[in-house]
Amino acid sequence: MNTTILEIKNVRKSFKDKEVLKDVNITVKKGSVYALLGANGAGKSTLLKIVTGLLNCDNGKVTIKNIDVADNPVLAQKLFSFSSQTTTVDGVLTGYENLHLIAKLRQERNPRKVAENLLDKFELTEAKDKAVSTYSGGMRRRLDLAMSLVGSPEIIFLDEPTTGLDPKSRQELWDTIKEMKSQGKTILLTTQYLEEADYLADQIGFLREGEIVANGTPDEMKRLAGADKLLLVFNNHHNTERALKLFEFYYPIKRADCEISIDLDEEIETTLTVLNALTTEKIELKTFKMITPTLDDVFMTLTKG
Ligand SMILES: Nc1ncnc2c1ncn2[C@@H]1O[C@H](COP(=O)(O)OP(=O)(O)OP(=O)(O)O)[C@@H](O)[C@H]1O
Repeated sequence: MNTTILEIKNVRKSFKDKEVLKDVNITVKKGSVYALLGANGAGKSTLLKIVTGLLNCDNGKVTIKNIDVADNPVLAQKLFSFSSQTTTVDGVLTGYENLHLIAKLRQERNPRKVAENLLDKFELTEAKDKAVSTYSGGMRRRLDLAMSLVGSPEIIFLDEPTTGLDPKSRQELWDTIKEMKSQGKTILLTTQYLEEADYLADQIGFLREGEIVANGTPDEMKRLAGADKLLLVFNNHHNTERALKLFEFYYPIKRADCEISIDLDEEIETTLTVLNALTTEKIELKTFKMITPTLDDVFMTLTKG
């Protein structure tokens, strides 16, 4: 897993005078899962379009197995598949017909067998003769993933593969992605969910306003987001402001109008100290709870500087 399969070097892209990607550098190792994490509009899809040769960058280059994607698009395209946000499956055709068609287009020697095998692998055999328009969101996404495996690409690009899926379908898709990895595939996916990146990725790159502001393993990213937090909810602004001042020492974060959070490095001790201090100072609390870091917390940590 130490060979580099994908290298994104100094990539910049602007649309008119809006700079969407600012000197992005990413290295992906063969056989690993890389998650590009970022909020709406961070530049994830733009980067994927550049990486897959659908869009030219203004500066920098992308190589897959040392093949320059912009210079040798045909050669590079043989090495990857790209599953974009809008599923590429045809709703009028059945699951089998979709896969068979793609297998024929990608000049598989035995398209029928390829389609049957993939339907089996992605647990779609029962529904194979039904029109895809009758499939659930999760089934469509699974079919989409199955299609991305036709032609045995070495690297698979997935743009927000689980956005819009219910928790059960999301878990199923995660399992499928893990299985693809266990079979030696390299996967680069984009996501807005910290939880998804945590579960699937070996490496995470945090893209904010077109810049990779942090990257590392999921554990490294979580450490960056801080420990679990204590969320304090107050009845009014006055009490919120008093608490902010009282707990200055803990660097509290104001999360909403009457809500603040405090990092819990020494979980029980800090919680008791904070609650005792609120009682002593007669600052009335509406409620409190423990929360684990979210994507928002990573953002806040990163923007705190
Ligand atoms: N063709 C285009 N012309 C002008 N601006 C564009 C174009 N494509 C994207 N943008 C802008 O670039 C920025 C990044 O968009 P992009 O779709 O890459 O973000 P994203 O991280 O994929 O977001 P999302 O999760 O919403 O898909 C946005 O501000 C978007 O409006």
